[in-house]
Amino acid sequence: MTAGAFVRQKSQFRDRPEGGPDRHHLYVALACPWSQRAAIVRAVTGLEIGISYAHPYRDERGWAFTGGQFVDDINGFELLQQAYDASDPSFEGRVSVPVLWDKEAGRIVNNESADIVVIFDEWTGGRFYPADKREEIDALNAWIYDEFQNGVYRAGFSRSQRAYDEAFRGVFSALERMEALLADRRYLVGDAITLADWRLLPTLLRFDAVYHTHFRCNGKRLIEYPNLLRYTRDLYQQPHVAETFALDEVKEHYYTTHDELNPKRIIPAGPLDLGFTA
Ligand SMILES: N[C@@H](CCC(=O)N[C@@H](CS)C(=O)NCC(=O)O)C(=O)O
Repeated sequence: MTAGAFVRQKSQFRDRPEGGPDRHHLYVALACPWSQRAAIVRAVTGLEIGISYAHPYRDERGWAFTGGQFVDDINGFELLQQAYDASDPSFEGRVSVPVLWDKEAGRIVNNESADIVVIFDEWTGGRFYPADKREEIDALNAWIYDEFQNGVYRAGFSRSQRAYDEAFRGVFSALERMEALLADRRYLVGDAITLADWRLLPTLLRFDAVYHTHFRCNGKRLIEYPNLLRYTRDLYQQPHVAETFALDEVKEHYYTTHDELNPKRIIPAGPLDLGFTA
């Protein structure tokens, strides 16, 4: 691995749920792209599962429920750390969102968005992850995550020029590849939306407002890719998707939480128009 490269910790809870959605609860922070994946699939499938939202600002104590719209009605936790402690008192990793919580067992079932979206899809009939398309969806997920979705983080958190340069190249080669793919198909796998699209969308929605600037992914903006912009707009305008995109929270989170990248915590005012509603 390149010196100075950012490495995301592995998700530590990867269980299958026991029982159905009514036994479970979802913890997210809408600022977080991996959380938004779960929030989108919950919204578009109409899944009936409770949800609690953490505040977008995260300090060294981790994600917090600070009051108002950011409360945990289920357990009354003030910090998401409490959910991790209740599940595994020896847990020493970073407290991440999203979290699928088992209310009956009083523990975290799963904290990996890639698993949670599949679970949600299964609970609602399996429309977005059909058996005959799984291989294609999984193959897309793999390079889109590595080069693009995690790539923007590797660019942003790299600690050497070389690590940054490598990540930057990956991000923009993935964007070119997606742009080409979308020249003759409406969605990644064809005419129907799949989990590959819902998993990707949160990164596209954040690209011009955050990753381009904050993470130095400034080769091009999303609005300069006609097919990707058309695609992002199409997905964004599907029923209930826009409700899961809290742009102010997204900007507040990134620009105020990462002091090493933005020590004065000034939140950029633009872009004035992201182009999602045209
Ligand atoms: N593999 C996880 C990654 C989740 C993740 O990294 N979430 C970030 C927020 S965007 C987080 O909670 N980070 C906590 C921290 O770094 O302290 C998933 O996709 O669910």
